[in-house]
Amino acid sequence: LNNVPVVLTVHNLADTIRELINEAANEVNMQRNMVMMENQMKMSPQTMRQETHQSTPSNMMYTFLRRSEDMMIEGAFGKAAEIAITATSKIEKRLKRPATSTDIVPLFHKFIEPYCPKRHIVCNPLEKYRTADGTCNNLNNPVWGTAITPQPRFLPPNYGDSQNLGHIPRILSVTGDPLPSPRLISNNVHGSGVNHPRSQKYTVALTHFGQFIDHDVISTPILIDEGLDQMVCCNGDQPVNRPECFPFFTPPGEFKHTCMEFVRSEAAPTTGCGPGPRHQMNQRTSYLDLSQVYGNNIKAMRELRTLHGGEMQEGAGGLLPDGPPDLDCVEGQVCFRAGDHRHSDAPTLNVIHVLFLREHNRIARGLQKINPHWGDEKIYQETKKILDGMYQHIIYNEYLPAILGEEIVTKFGIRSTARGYNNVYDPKVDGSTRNVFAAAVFRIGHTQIESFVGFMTPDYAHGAQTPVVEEFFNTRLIRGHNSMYGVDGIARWMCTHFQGAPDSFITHAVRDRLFETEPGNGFDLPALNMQRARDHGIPSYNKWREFCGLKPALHFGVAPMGLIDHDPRSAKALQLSYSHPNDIDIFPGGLSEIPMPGSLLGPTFQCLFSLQFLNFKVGDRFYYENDFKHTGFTPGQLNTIKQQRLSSLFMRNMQMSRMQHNAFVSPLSGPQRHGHEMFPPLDLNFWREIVIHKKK
Ligand code: HEM
Ligand SMILES: [Ca+2]
Repeated sequence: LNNVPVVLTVHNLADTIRELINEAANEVNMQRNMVMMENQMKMSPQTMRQETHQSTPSNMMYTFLRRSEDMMIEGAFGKAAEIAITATSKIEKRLKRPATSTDIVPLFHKFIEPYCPKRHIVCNPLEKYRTADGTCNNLNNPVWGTAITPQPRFLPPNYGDSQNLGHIPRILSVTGDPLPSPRLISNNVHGSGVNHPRSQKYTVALTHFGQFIDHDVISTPILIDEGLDQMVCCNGDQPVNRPECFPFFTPPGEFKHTCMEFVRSEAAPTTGCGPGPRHQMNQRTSYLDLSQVYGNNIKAMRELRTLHGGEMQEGAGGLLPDGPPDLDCVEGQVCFRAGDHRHSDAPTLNVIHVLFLREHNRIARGLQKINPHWGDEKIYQETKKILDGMYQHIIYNEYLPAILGEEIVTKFGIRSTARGYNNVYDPKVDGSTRNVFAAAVFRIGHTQIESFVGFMTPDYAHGAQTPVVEEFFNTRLIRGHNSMYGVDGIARWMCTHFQGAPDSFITHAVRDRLFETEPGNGFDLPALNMQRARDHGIPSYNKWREFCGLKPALHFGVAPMGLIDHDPRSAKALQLSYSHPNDIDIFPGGLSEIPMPGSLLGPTFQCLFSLQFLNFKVGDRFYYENDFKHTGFTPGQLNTIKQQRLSSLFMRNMQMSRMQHNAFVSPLSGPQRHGHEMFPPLDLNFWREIVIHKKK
C-alpha cells in the first residue's frame, strides 16, 4: 500500500509541487550558507591563499579538475541542479511516482524557474562561423554541445541511493555488499610493476594528440568547498564524511595514507532545470572546434587574441602566452594560458598546443598577405575555420584509424572521403560528449602514457629523457631546461619514441605516483577513473556490453557465456577483484578486453568510441566535409585541407627538417623520414578574394 501513487486534484498538485520545490531551494540554500559560514570562521584569507598555491598532489588535482569558466555562472548552475534533484526526491517521496511523469514536468519547470539560471540565446541561421561557446550549432536545439551543460547519457544512471537520484554514488555490489576498493582492482588489473611495456608501432604523439582532443570535448569540474574553493576529503587515514566527498581506502603500506582523496563532480541541471537524477557538467564545447586552443566563451576567446591581423597571442619563443603565476602550473613558475586550463598537465601535451597556436598565426599571416583588405575579425574567423577543418581531418583520417583500426573506420563511415564533399550532418543527432565516454571510454589514453619525457637533436640523435612524474604541470622543459628540451626537441622525440603499450597495464608513473611531490603521496589514476564512473552512476561493464549488442559475462571464465573477450590473465584479475560479473566497472572491464584485429581497443570500447566520434561528426553542423553554402568550404579549399596531415603541421611549425608521413607511426618501426618537399603546403590561394574596384 505504501507505493500506491497519491492522487491529487490539478490545483493540489500544483500547490504541492510549488511547496516542495521551495522547500528544496531553502534546504540547499541553508546548507550552502552554513558551510560558507563555517569555512569563513575556520580560515583567514591569507591562510587560504597560501594553502592553495603550494604544489601538493591535491592542489595539482584541483588545478586539473577546477571550475575553469566563470566561477559564479558554474556555481549558479550547480546549485540549480542540486535544487532540482532535491525537489525530485521530495516529489517522488510524497507522490510515490516518478517526477518525470507528464503531468508533473510542466509544473516542475514553472515553479523551479526562479531558481534556474537563464540562457539568452538568439541564433542567426545565416552566421558563417561557429560561436565561441557552441550555442546555435544545432539551430533546433541551440544548447546542444554548449559549454556548461550536462553530459547526456547513452544509458540511464545506476546510483547507490534508493531513489537512484545520485545523492549516493554507485557503491553496492549486486550481492548487496560494498563494491571493492578501486585501488584493489587497479592492483589486480592495471599493475605491471615498475616497467610498463612499450608499443612497437605508435608514438608518444598519438597519446597526447588524444589527450589534446579530450581537452577539446570534455572538462568535468568537481564540487568546491563554499568560500574555500578546495575541498578536503581525507584527514590523514580518515575519510571525511560529507556529501561532496567520495574518498576510498588503499591497502596499508602502498601510500603514505590509506585514504585517497576524491571529490565528487559538480552537478548540472538539464535545460530549464527539469526533474530527474544527478548529471555532471561539461565545461567545454563538445564539438571538435579546438576550444582547447581558442576558449569556450567569447570573453576567453578575445583574451587569447592579439586583435590585430587575426592573430593569437604568442609568448616568447613562439610558446603559449604567459598566464597568471601559480594558477595552472607548479609553484614558482610562470604558467601558460590557453583555451583549456590543463595545457601543462604534461610537456608533451603542451607541445601540441604550441603546434596549433603556431599554425594559426602562420595561416593568419598568409591570409593577411593574400587578402590585405580583410580586417582582424575576418582573418581570425577564416583562420580558425581552416584550422578546425584540418584538425577534424587529422582526427578522422589519422587518429581514429590508429585507435579503432582501418577496418572499422571504413566499415562504419568514420573515415573522411579522400576528396570532395561528404554531407553527413543530421540535425536530429546530439553531438554532445556522453558521460560514459568522458568518465571511462576516452580514458583509454591512460594506458598509452609513457614513463618519460625526452628530446632529440635536429638530426634525431637522442638528447636526454626525464621521468614524467617530475614534469606534471611543470613548464620548465617547454621553456628549455639547462639549454635542453624545448618544444622543438620534445616534438622530434614524441614523433619518434614509442608510447606505452595499449594493454591493460598502466605505467607506475600515473598508477602509483600521479602528481606525487614526495614518496607515497601520489594518486592512482586508473583507480580515480573507476571511482569517477561510480560517482557519475555509470552502469557496469555488462550493461555496456548489452548496449553494444554484445553478450554479457555470466561467469568469470573465458569460455562461452563468460568473459569471452578477455584472455585468461585478465579474466583471473577481474575474478580476483569482484564477487559477481555484474559488478565489473566499465574502465577495467573494457580496457582489459583483447584488442580487435588492427585496433587498440576491444569490442566494447570500440563500439562506444566509434559511436561517440560518429556523433561528433554527424551532430556538428560545421563539420568540415559538409557541403553547406554559408558555412562550408569551396571544393578547392576542401581538397587542399584534405591533403594535410599532422606531420605537415609539425614540419611547418617546429624545427624539423625530416619526418615520417604519419606522425603516429614511429620511424623506428619502419616508415622513412622525408624532407619538406614531400609535404604538400596548404594552398591559401583558394582563399584569395578578388576585389573589383569600380572606376568612378
Ligand atoms: C600524462 C598524461 C595524463 C595525465 C597526467 C592525466 C591525468 C588525468 C586526471 C588527473 C584525470 C582526472 C581523474 C578524475 O576523474 O579524478 C584525467 C581525466 C581524463 N583523462 Fe587523462 N591524463 C593524461 C593523459 C590522458 C590521455 C592521453 C587521454 C586520452 C587519450 C586522457 C583522457 C582523459 C579523459 C577523457 C578524462 C576525463 C576528463 C573529464 O571528464 O574532465 N588522459 N586524466
Ligand atoms: Ca570543443
